[in-house]
Amino acid sequence: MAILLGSIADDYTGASDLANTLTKNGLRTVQTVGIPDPSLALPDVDAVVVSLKIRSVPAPEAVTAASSAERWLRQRGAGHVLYKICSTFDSTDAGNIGPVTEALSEAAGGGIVLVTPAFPETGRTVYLGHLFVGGQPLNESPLKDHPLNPMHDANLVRVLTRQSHGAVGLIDLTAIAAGPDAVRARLDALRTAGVTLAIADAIFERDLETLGEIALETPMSTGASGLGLGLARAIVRSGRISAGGATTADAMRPVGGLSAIVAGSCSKATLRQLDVAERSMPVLRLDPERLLAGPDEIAAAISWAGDRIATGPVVVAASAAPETVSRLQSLYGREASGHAIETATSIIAAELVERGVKRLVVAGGETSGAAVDRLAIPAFLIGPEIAPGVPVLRTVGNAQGDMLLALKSGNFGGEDFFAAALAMMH
Ligand SMILES: Nc1ncnc2c1ncn2[C@@H]1O[C@H](COP(=O)(O)OP(=O)(O)O)[C@@H](O)[C@H]1O
Ligand SMILES: O=C(O)[C@@H](O)C(=O)COP(=O)(O)O
Repeated sequence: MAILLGSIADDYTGASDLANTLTKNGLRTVQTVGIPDPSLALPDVDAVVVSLKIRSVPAPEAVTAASSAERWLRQRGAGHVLYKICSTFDSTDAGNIGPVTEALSEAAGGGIVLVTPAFPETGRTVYLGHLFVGGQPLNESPLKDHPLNPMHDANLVRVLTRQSHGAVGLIDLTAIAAGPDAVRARLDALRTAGVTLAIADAIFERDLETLGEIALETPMSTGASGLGLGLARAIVRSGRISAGGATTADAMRPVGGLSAIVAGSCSKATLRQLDVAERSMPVLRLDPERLLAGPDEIAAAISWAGDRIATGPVVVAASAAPETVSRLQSLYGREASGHAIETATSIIAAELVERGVKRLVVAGGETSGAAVDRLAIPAFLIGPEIAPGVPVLRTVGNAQGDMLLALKSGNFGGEDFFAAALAMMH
């Protein structure tokens, strides 16, 4: 069956967030981890989200991986490809939103690309090109302290200009509120002015419905789950969805086994969720300096978890507050410390699975990518939503047998997220 929508996500939590949104808005969706092996049997779906781990890698590497995924999706019939980025526009002046968007656009024949990270359900809105996270401009939000890509500018036209070759313009809310024809007219004007990337404002879902309709008239777009919602609703309105195929119920057959939570996100929401989890589950706070010093801290964590896990879920967390993160980074470097901690948390996750964990929650985008890669999980079916942007996932074609996972974006979920997730995973 040809797919109606293809997507390439720049991290794995982002992929599950988008897959959740597409599912909720009427598209049967599967999430693959990279380009799947041809032998992997995927269900009949309307949309495929290819998860890549390319948010924080050098731009040429991100472009190569995304371009291969785009070719694979087009071969499967995708008429439109959404490059799924973070709703907080996580990137640096080196990329990777600009370089990947420009490469995918060129592969699709050029033209102007709609770009919007708006995701109103989680409080991400864009007005006059400025991104707000809840009530705060991006540069005043907790994203200013992100361990890998601290965000210091809320003006996305400026942010994207710094990481792109082409000219960046703005489709403002006035045009969007006036409806599709006004947006088409604005796009034509920008095109005539030589603009190739257009940041689009969006505050309400109706803005994203308009943008989804327009984006679908082009070969590709770049955005977060809000644009996914707009595209999914436009596809459903077009009447091209057939009955049958994978459902969220298919993802929910119980898997049994033990359960655990591994956290590497240092986001404000995750730090709070860990504090709350401490009231009801054993939580091990890893010592990041010891993690970087050698394997002893990993071995100690596995032994700690092994002593407790048979009687209930355990939490192992590298997460730390911004001051602690900065101190570690000044000693070891930002990328080196981030990478070493991701490796450590992924080893711990894999060892826990070896010891019988079948239900696993991972907090953090990069952290989830490293853990899922180490577990070599090929793909996921999408189950019900735990919190906006976070579904229950069921593995497809997993060598260790079926597992349930939740990959939580750092900033997503209420303060009782971990208990809420496990309560939905049986
Ligand atoms: N204590 C710590 N000090 C420094 N870096 C850390 C610490 N704990 C985790 N990290 C790193 O911070 C990064 C968090 O990114 P990520 O997992 O994507 O979380 P989020 O979803 O919150 O962005 C990862 O690279 C992780 O390894
Ligand atoms: O769009 C979003 O906010 C999320 O889907 C996402 O990509 C978050 O990234 P992480 O916080 O790094 O998981």
